[in-house]
Amino acid sequence: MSTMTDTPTAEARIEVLGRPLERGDEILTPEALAFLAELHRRFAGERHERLAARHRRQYEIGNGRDLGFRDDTRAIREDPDWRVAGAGPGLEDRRVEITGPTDPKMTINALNSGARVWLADQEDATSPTWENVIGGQLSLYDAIRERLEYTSPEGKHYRVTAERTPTIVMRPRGWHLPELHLRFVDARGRETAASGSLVDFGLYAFHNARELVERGRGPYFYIAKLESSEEAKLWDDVFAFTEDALGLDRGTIRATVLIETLPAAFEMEEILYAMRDHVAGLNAGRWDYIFSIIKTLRSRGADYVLPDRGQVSMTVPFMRAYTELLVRTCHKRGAYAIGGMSAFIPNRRDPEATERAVERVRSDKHREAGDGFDGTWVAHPDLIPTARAEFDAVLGERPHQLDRLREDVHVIAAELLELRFDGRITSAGLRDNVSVAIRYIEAWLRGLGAVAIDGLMEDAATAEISRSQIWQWIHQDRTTEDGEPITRERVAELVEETLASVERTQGDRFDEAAEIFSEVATGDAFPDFLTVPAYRRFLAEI
Ligand SMILES: CC(=O)SCCNC(=O)CCNC(=O)[C@H](O)C(C)(C)COP(=O)(O)OP(=O)(O)OC[C@H]1O[C@@H](n2cnc3c(N)ncnc32)[C@H](O)[C@@H]1OP(=O)(O)O
Ligand SMILES: O=CC(=O)O
Ligand SMILES: [Mg+2]
Repeated sequence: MSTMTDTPTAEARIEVLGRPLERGDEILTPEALAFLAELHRRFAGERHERLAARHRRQYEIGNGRDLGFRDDTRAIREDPDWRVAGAGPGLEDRRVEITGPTDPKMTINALNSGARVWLADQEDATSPTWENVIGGQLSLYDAIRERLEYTSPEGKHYRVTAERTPTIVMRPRGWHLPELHLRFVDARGRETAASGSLVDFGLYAFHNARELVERGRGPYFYIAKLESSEEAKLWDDVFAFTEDALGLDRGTIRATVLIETLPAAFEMEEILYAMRDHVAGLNAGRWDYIFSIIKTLRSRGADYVLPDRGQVSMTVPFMRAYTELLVRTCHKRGAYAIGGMSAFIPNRRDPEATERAVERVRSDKHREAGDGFDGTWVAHPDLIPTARAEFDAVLGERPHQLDRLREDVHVIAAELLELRFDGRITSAGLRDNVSVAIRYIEAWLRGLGAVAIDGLMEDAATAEISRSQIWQWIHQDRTTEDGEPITRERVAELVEETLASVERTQGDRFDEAAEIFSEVATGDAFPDFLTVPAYRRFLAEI
């Protein structure tokens, strides 16, 4: 039934609520905002439907439904004939990809790093402050036009000097995050928060897609935290609309999809199919995958409780089944299989720690290259030679190993879901989870989305593992192997211990971090993502 408020009053639009930022008007131009409004008009409704579908599925899983390969899409899996678009220009050789946030210094360092690809991250490695969202777009805008320069507070000047810079693959936020500094108003005057995904993607594509094509590369994206092939189809529709709207040939946009949720592991082939005209490959996003396992199966009883985070390695059977299936699925369809991130990072001030980190990374990359991956991620420039050497040893001059079909791999659903292995929950693991999560959230609230903590790279995905383990251990009445019951009260003591052990400085955010941590790790309900309440409460000031 039509009412007054249903009556179209104006064109749909995006309103800017965030404060004006230096050079922000170069990104938030009237034309770019109109493009974002059109993206929201066409796709925001389907985004909400997809997020609701996630909740429906989680409700069913919580009530005992088992995940499995889908019956209704069997024909896609059994059709031997279809292939994906594959590499676009500049993506042919992806043996080493460096990842990192998009502030000017990291952008320049990544472009000078010698990696083949730079994952320009507005997602796990970026805290979505308004400054980071718009500042990241500005860094990319300038970098693509070869005019990005930066002087640090210490006076060190940065500019891109590499002869061959990595191909940029930008990673927008996942479907779950709103962008509260922008508001979508539809033609009937109804207001909703903008989508972080559509904002990050839309601004980058609008400003840079044609420029990138003219420079011989293209608008390339990593797509994060997908949970189904329907979500992949939504992205594919966004790509096709964008190509038409910006006058690009169909198929110019290329996506590499992270398989980093448990539900998506059962739909790898369907995801490739849904995006077949745009997809270049899949990536094994191990940290979010572990988080998703805990999240998805958190209430399913003792057999689904993981031990200490540090013991869930890539060689435990269910992680191995996931990566083997990923390589097999990709190569069957002509898609690149890209490996993940070892979290061990070097320390230029500590050669022994560096040596240990390099050894861990070496063995991780050795396994990936041997398994058939076509490339991999590193967190730090000093790890590039190690990763490159492992892939060079297997690939030689070839840009990939798509011909390694891995027909020896046969993964059944039970192998992805069998979580039992010889691991333990320890008091040290419990304490580390509390300490790392609080220290990470504190940095995130100050605008840092990736930090080094105790020799490991921590970002949104690794912090999610720490807090969701604690939630699960409390709710499943676990006791550490040394006899310590894991209760809310014990975790509250560890929060206090952490706050007493960190160096407090004027303006730090530890109190807010402890507050968010306690809510997302010890509350009755399990928030789907810690970043959602943290963002709404602390980063969305207008
Ligand atoms: C689960 C996932 O999604 S993984 C992907 C998301 N996570 C990431 O991308 C994390 C990427 N890595 C990083 O952000 C960083 O390496 C950190 C935060 C872990 C450590 O950074 P730092 O503490 O600055 O390390 P460190 O002091 O050793 O850095 C040495 C130099 O290398 C640079 N550097 C370090 N990592 C990177 C990187 N990933 N990209 C570009 N430059 C980098 C630093 O800027 C620094 O440069 P400078 O000498 O000009 O100051
Ligand atoms: O995004 C990568 C992951 O491991 O999570
Ligand atoms: Mg991730």
